Parts: sequence; C-alpha cells; structure tokens
Amino acid sequence: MSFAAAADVGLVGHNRGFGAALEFARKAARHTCPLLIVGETGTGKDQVARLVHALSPRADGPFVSLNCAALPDSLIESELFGYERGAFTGAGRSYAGRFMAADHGTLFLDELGDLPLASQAKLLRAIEHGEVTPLGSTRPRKVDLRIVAATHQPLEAMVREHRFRQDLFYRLNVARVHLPPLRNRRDDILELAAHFMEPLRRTQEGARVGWFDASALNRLLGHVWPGNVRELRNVIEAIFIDPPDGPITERSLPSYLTHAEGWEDRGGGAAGEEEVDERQRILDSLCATHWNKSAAARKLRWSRVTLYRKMARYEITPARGA
Ligand SMILES: Nc1ncnc2c1ncn2[C@@H]1O[C@H](COP(=O)(O)OP(=O)(O)OP(=O)(O)O)[C@@H](O)[C@H]1O
Repeated sequence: MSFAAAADVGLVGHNRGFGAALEFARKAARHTCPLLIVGETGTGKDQVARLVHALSPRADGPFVSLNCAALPDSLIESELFGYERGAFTGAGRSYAGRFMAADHGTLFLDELGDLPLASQAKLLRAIEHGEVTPLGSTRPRKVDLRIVAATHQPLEAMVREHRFRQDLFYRLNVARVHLPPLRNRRDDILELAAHFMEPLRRTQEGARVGWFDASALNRLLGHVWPGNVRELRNVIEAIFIDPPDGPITERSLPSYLTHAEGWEDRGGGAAGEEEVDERQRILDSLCATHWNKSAAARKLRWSRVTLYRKMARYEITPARGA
C-alpha cells in the first residue's frame, strides 16, 4: 500500500492485516464494482471509504454518504431517491436525493445492515438499472455512481435469517475489505496514539506532556478496545483535558482502563491476522480474475478444490453469475 496515499486521508498503521486490507481497498478503488467494507465499530470503515473515493477515477466527483441507521425507515427512501414536490404532505419542493447528489462520484452507504428490507429491493433495482425514480414521479433518472457500503453486522447470517436480501448481498459482496479490530493489531496502538497526540501537543500546556510510562503502556497495550480506534482517540483526548507535566502515568488514563481486566491473548490475535491476510489474498485474486475460479486458483498456486474449501471456510460468496 502506498502509505502516503493512506496518510492523505489520515489513515495510520503498519500492521500486516490492516496493510493487506488497505492494499486491497487501493486496488479495488480503480474499479467501478461495488465495495463492501466490514469491521467492528470504530475500525476506520468511513475513513477507508473516503480513501477509496480519493483513489478512484471518480475522485473529482462528489463523495456522498448516508448512514442507514440514522434515519427512520419512513424517511430512508425519500432521502436516497428523492421526491417530487407534493409527493407527500410537507413536500413543498422537490428534492434530488443522495443517489442523484452522488452522480459521477461515490455513494457511501454506512450501516448497510440497518437498511429496511423494502428499501433493499429498491436499492438493488437502482444499482442494477443505474437509475432512480423519485417518490411521486414516474420518470426514472439515469445515475452513474460507485457504491461503497459498510457494516459491522454479519450480513451472511442476516441473509440466512431473511433479514437481508440475498440478491443485494451478492450484488454488493463482489469486493470486500475486512478491517481488523484494534485488539488484533496491537502493534499499531502506539503509532495511533502518537498520531492523535500530535495536534494536542501544539498548545503550551500540551507541549509539556511526555510519553507513556511503563505501567500506562501496559494498560494501553493490554486493553481490549471494544470501541477500536475511535475509543483510543477518545482516551488520548481525555488525557489532554488535564494534561500531565511530564510522562503519562496510569493516573492520567480514564479509570475504566486502569480498573478493567486486561485482554488475555490466547494466540487468537496472530491467527486472526493471518486469516484476514489469506481472506484478502483470495478476494484479491478473485477480483483480479473476474471471479474465474480456475484462474484465481492458479494465481494463488492452489488447486481448485483448495480454493473452494477456503472460500467456504471464509464464507466468500461468488458474485452473481460467477
Ligand atoms: N487507521 C486509522 N488511522 C487514523 N485514524 C483512524 C484510523 N482508523 C480510524 N480512525 C479514526 O477513528 C475514528 C473512527 O473511524 P471511522 O468513523 O472511520 O470508523 P467506522 O468503522 O466507520 O465506525 P462506525 O462503524 O462506528 O461508523 C475516526 O475519528 C477516524 O478518523
């Protein structure tokens, strides 16, 4: 990955699994196929979506985002597809909607797993036909954009439980970036901490803050980080509310960090990383060969049987028609 490009949108980290995910995102950025970014809350999905847009041929076009969890079901469709004046009570003027606003650019659908089932069907139609029909209109409008979607929810399981449409899942799961949780990339914690401290050090008070002492370092490196990078950023900001003069000790850390039990590494972290790497390599080869599994298997120097076995293991679903 060109880390310079990642740094352009403020992405920091040299962990192998994270680097492999960014590398795949960078490659996928050049294509127009939809991209699905998965990862726990606070792992950087929004940031990666912006990176993909910035590196894409549509970089000069708009980047428009919609958080599917932030709107009530009744408003999602009018927000996505727009409406005509008088389409419903209160529609005093027409509204183009986010799809049209993202024309020639990227539409980022955050928290895709929260999109209501009825809207999922309309979204699929809009993607497949490249057109949207605003509420209250019968005239479809052409739109040319790239969809990047993100979710922290297990979409495969939601498909099995009929909570997410299988056809939309297949349409969006063509290229997938998995961002590892911070607990599986603890080698990035200190670099990220330094990154978040840098602007805070620019004040007179902040400039006197030193680095973490040994006990504070233990706390940082041993914490589970359920809120991932966002939680780490918040912890750093909290330290600078009443900044210490000199090294940062345990006393400067939020109390929940020093009272919580540390995370027991049972070897899962390293294995998790390797798995993320392998999954990315498989997706990379499949995307590069347009999901031709014989060609992808050759690229990976595996037999087709091995590729099928690994695809099943990592729940990699073939794109429709592949
Ligand atoms: N690799 C990184 N380098 C620097 N900052 C990062 C990185 N990853 C995440 N952040 C920062 O952490 C915060 C959360 O990131 P972001 O909003 O992209 O996460 P997310 O996965 O989209 O979260 P959510 O699922 O809750 O929407 C942001 O302030 C972002 O700038």
